[in-house]
Amino acid sequence: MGIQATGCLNQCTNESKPHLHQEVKNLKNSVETNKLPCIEKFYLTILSELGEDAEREGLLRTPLRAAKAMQFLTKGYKETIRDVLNEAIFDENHEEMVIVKDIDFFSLCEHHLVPFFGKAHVAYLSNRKVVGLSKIARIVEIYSRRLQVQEHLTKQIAQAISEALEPAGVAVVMEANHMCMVMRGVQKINACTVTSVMLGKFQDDPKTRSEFIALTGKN
Ligand SMILES: Nc1nc2c(ncn2[C@@H]2O[C@H](COP(=O)(O)OP(=O)(O)OP(=O)(O)O)[C@@H](O)[C@H]2O)c(=O)[nH]1
Ligand SMILES: [Zn+2]
Repeated sequence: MGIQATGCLNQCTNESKPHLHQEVKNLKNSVETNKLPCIEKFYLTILSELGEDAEREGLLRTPLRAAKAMQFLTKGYKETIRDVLNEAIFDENHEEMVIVKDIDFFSLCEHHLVPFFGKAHVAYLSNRKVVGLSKIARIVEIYSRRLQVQEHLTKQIAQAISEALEPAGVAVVMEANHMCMVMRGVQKINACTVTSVMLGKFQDDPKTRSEFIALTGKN
């Protein structure tokens, strides 16, 4: 039932009917609320299986809090690029590089469900279409608020911008610390992972790539 409802919601994006948008939003919220007790129940089981007394005062509301937190940390599944870019793309006589750097992001590693976080640097070479700057950060947010590996996250952001703006090129560099490598496993506190995706002129033209690297201050 939940799966059917979500499928239907994703298709329902008719912009000429704002009331429909509101109904879709309400429905999305109710789908999310309905799943909360189920996630809460699983967290209760986890606490018990860890040997905790789930009835003790400090833990009484923990399963519910944890369920809400997990829903927030994965809220990107319920958001689409279309929702975010809604009317924020405009024609501008600008065919230069636009860079938004040092965008903080927080994600969850899909292998261990623990956080990885850092900064994203995003650039595109405008081909007359430009986008509201905050929307670049919102695109980063949509994909990072899911279970991810850093390489895939970087690629998804680059592809989304490429499809939405049809620019002459897109560059995305992400640097992150993975808590699964810090708090457990190999326990390397200072290891930083850098991933990059270069599309169009950023890939084909070394001068463009160098300009991007110089402007972000990352060597
Ligand atoms: N490529 C890539 N690997 C990741 C990312 N996040 C976590 N990993 C790695 O996923 C791998 C999972 O390896 P496994 O051997 O299946 O799991 P594990 O036994 O917990 O591995 P260790 O972390 O080495 O203890 C580890 O090497 C992690 O460092 C990511 O974003 N990208
Ligand atoms: Zn991990």
